[in-house]
Amino acid sequence: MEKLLDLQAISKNFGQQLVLDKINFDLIAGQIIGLIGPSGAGKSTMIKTMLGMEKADQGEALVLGHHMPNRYVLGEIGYMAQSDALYESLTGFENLQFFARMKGLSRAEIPEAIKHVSQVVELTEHLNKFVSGYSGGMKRRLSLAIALLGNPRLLILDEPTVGIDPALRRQVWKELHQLKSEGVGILITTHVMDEAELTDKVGLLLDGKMIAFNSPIALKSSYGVNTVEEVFLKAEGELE
Ligand SMILES: Nc1ncnc2c1ncn2[C@@H]1O[C@H](COP(=O)(O)OP(=O)(O)OP(=O)(O)O)[C@@H](O)[C@H]1O
Repeated sequence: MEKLLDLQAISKNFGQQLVLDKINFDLIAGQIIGLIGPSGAGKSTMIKTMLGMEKADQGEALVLGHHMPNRYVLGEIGYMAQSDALYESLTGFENLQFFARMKGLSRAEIPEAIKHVSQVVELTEHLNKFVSGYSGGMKRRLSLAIALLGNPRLLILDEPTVGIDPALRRQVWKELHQLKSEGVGILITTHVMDEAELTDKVGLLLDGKMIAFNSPIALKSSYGVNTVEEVFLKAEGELE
């Protein structure tokens, strides 16, 4: 099975602080992996390092078999950062159009692609409003819609469901599972433990160490608990 993401013994320091400590991680096509861990554990740094936005001090990270940054790979993945990078003075539609062109979608493909991703995040009615007038949750939804544009093989989503209400969150997960069934690989960070239950595998990051990396069922059984939330709490408690 092709590894869409392959991290081998990645370490990263910020000054004296060791933020990632020999992280091993991989993700294959059709797999959804959740990355969980307390605030400051290193989740965003891990993502930025694999994407080449931060430089690893040690180890190797491959995305679709390439070192990042790589232009070809950027066209094949959908990345949603933790903070929204949107054009506030443009409408939602214009943002989607801009990023669709950036991703190389043809003029003919763009309207249908925008229609689809807008429906997934329920923004269709708000597409003609300026993003400056969007709520925080609407901006998250627009960022997610942008990440979904262009049929990416790999989605990397950093807290995509923050500020999204439960009904829409459910719809987003339905879409993620649909994409999974089409062979898309998905890495998602979340603070919502119910979401972690919906993944194939969970990576538990604590103080820059991947202290567990397994299916929700296997994790719950090895920690002797009933929910991923309890795994998280127990793991945190044990190491304190
Ligand atoms: N550019 C930077 N310079 C210095 N320190 C940084 C930088 N980016 C992150 N850090 C530090 O690295 C650690 C990990 O941060 P990171 O953002 O990866 O955590 P996280 O797990 O994503 O947290 P959260 O769940 O709150 O988003 C934190 O202690 C943070 O202060």
